[in-house]
Amino acid sequence: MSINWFPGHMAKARREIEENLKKIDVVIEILDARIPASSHNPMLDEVTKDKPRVVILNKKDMASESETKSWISKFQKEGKHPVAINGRDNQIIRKIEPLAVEATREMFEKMERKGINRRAIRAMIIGIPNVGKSTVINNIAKKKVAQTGNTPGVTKRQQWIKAGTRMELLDTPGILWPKFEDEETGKKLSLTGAITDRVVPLDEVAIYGMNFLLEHDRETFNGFYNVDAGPDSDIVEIYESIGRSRGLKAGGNEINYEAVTNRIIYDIRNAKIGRYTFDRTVE
Ligand SMILES: Nc1nc2c(ncn2[C@@H]2O[C@H](COP(=O)(O)OP(=O)(O)OP(=O)(O)O)[C@@H](O)[C@H]2O)c(=O)[nH]1
Repeated sequence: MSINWFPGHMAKARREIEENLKKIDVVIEILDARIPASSHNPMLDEVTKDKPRVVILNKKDMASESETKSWISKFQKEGKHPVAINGRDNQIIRKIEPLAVEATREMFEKMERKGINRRAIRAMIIGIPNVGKSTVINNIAKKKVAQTGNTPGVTKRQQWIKAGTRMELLDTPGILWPKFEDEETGKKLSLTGAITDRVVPLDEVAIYGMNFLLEHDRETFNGFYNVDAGPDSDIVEIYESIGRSRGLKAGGNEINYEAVTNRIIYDIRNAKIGRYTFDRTVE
């Protein structure tokens, strides 16, 4: 389900997150491991201020392993308690809980010094659409609780889910809007499926993805589509080669360019060609 993020929606989503922040000790921000920068909305830093943070790089199975390592060490240096996971894996709570304990240690120690009894760590999952918030919540709860495609503004009675041995998790995630800081960010958000509507023209998204692959992993790209694209190849020529090799014809011998665009986006979005990270730690 797509959400059109108008200023009113954004303000409401922000208010809902601010309201929930009062109930929790730690924010668990979910990012897409393929775009750790582009899937972060800086508004979160503004509203959470010094609240401890665990950062989940989800969909690690679709991202470059070496890039994920670089992102983890960058976030560690920033004191953000990161972990890379596949939200569908078993026992992800065993990876997340120790980080929440670590992130809130100082706060609980302070409370204990004041004579306040230790209680469960309260956490909430926050992220932009499609990063895997519901998958992670359902996986931790071992049942379906969070509706996929939750719409901000739809009030729902919230419940705490027991998460591991020391944590409680709100069953509804905080939904942030995808932030289009620039055109390239928009293309990356579209390429990974964070936005599926045609906010950014799809042919631009496909060409962006294709150029990224040709620059970083040309041989794999050529092998996958059975084409021979070189540094000087013309985009139309590559499109036509892919159209021919995949049989994407419009009728007669004409190439169906739209079908080629859709195919490239589908293949990249679903990591059919390979595992890629589109945001680099050092640009
Ligand atoms: N390959 C892979 N797919 C995942 C992973 N986590 C979630 N997904 C898939 O990504 C898609 C989006 O996951 P959701 O859990 O619906 O994401 P969400 O953040 O709740 O999305 P919204 O409801 O739109 O806000 C689903 O098709 C999931 O099955 C992962 O770690 N790896």
